[in-house]
Amino acid sequence: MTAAIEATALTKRYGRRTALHGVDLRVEPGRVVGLIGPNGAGKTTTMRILLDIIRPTSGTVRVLGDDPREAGPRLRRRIGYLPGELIMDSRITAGRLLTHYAALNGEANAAPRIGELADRLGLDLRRPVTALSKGNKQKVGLVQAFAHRPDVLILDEPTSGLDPLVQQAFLSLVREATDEGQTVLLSSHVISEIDQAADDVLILRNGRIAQVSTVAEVRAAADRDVRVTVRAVDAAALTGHLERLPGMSALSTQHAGETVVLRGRLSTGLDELVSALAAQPVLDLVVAEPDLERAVLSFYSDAATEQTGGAQ
Ligand SMILES: Nc1ncnc2c1ncn2[C@@H]1O[C@H](COP(=O)(O)OP(=O)(O)OP(=O)(O)O)[C@@H](O)[C@H]1O
Repeated sequence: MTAAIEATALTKRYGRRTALHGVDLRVEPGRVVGLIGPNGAGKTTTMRILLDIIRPTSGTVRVLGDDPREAGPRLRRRIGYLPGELIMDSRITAGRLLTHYAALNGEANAAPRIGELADRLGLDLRRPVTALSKGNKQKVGLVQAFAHRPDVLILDEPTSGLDPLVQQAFLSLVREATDEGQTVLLSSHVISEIDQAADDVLILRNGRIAQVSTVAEVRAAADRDVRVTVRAVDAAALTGHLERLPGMSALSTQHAGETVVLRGRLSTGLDELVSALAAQPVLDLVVAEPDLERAVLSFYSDAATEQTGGAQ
């Protein structure tokens, strides 16, 4: 099957700074892929190359099987793009601006769809765009990206500046888009958003792909917080067991009257914990949902260390 988005050995240099070092990526049709990574990792650069806003130093890209450098407006109409930095200083109304964009994308009768999207995101189409707040400008950008029902959506930090209710409305737009077979590549620093919206996650760090996996795989590999409550008389034996458990760290004990609460962090599966507990009288056990945020945080802190070390 032709990939919706494909990049091979993509390198981008801005003068002496290398923003992308031979990035390979592939997004299958109908998937929602979250592109995450620290500031300066190369997310916006990657997206701009896919739109042919900037050109790579070397390497190739294909969007819907076409080279964006050659396919021009024909391909551009099949892509919905939300730039990371929106510049909207026009005095015309949001409604007129959006109708204009839709016409450029080949949609002569886009008003009903624009009206529906604006309603769902809570955008007043009668106001001049220059007078809109940051969040409302972001809504204009989102309506513009979704209005022509493109085959591929490339969204650079789509929920930046949106309030939580509008963020939920955005997530439902993404779900509907994929129900209709559209492909979505979105960058975000809000990991919970990637967790809710994406099928796959692509982690960029210092211009290189650090990890490609499904969101479910990242979550399954994440540490879990564990809390076990036992009677005080049983605590010493159990503490010994848990301390020796492979993958257990940060174990602490807290005495509360007749009971003791043991807390720890588990980096492996639950089998061995369950076996260890089977031999003990346990009053309560809580195993927290694995946390995607914590699983990807190490990529951010390692990148900061590399940057401090002068990595280019
Ligand atoms: N026009 C430019 N001229 C010079 N360097 C640039 C330019 N655009 C980006 N860069 C550099 O390229 C690297 C990648 O930047 P990019 O904007 O792609 O990162 P990002 O992952 O989108 O970051 P953020 O999360 O901060 O938006 C950074 O080091 C940045 O400083």
